[in-house]
Amino acid sequence: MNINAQNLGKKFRNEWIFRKLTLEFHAGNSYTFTGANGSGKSTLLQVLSGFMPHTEGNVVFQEGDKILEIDHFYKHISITAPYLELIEDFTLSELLAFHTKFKPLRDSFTINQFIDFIELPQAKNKEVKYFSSGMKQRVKLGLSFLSDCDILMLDEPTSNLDNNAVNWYLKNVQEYSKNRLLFICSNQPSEYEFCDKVFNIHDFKG
Ligand SMILES: Nc1ncnc2c1ncn2[C@@H]1O[C@H](COP(=O)(O)OP(=O)(O)OP(=O)(O)O)[C@@H](O)[C@H]1O
Repeated sequence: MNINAQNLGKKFRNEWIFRKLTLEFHAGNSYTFTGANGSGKSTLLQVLSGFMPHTEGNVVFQEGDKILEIDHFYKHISITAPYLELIEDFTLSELLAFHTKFKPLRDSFTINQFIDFIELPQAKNKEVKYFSSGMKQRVKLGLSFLSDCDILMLDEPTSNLDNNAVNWYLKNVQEYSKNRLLFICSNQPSEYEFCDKVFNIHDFKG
């Protein structure tokens, strides 16, 4: 899967968040967007994913010779972001059973194997609303790493993680982004120092 952004721009009211962004993103590569708080990293990720409409330009998802309709982009993407909530009333097992109905796990991972992978076996039957913020982040990252899709979008991936969990993230993000397209939004070099390309959103202010 490749993504081409052509003259892409997003405006909220009278403010251009980014403009004239023309870039190609290729499967098997990793891309990071950096920039100050409020500069537009999350907005760009949501526009690239098709979840948020752009104001001008174009985003094209290409699989071989096939161009995908924007309404189908979501099937290929898994997003981890602070603004995306987990279903709090489910236990971890229930959440995973629900999630995998829509996005199956890759490599024939079972729900129990997933729970071992995110290192939360003691929380299997605990409701998500009682999870700490770091536990929730592990669940979100695990869903991105292990969902069977081509594109990973990680917005502030190590927020709320302790040192052990950051190391867990660093090991798995490199392992599970192989042959996929990886996007990271971050201001912490340790989160993205392995990335192939790093862009600053301030370079796309028109
Ligand atoms: N729905 C919206 N309506 C109006 N303005 C918005 C909307 N969403 C975001 N913005 C504005 O767009 C700008 C970019 O926000 P965005 O969340 O993309 O920044 P960011 O670089 O991800 O920030 P941070 O590093 O703090 O997460 C901000 O000025 C924000 O207030």
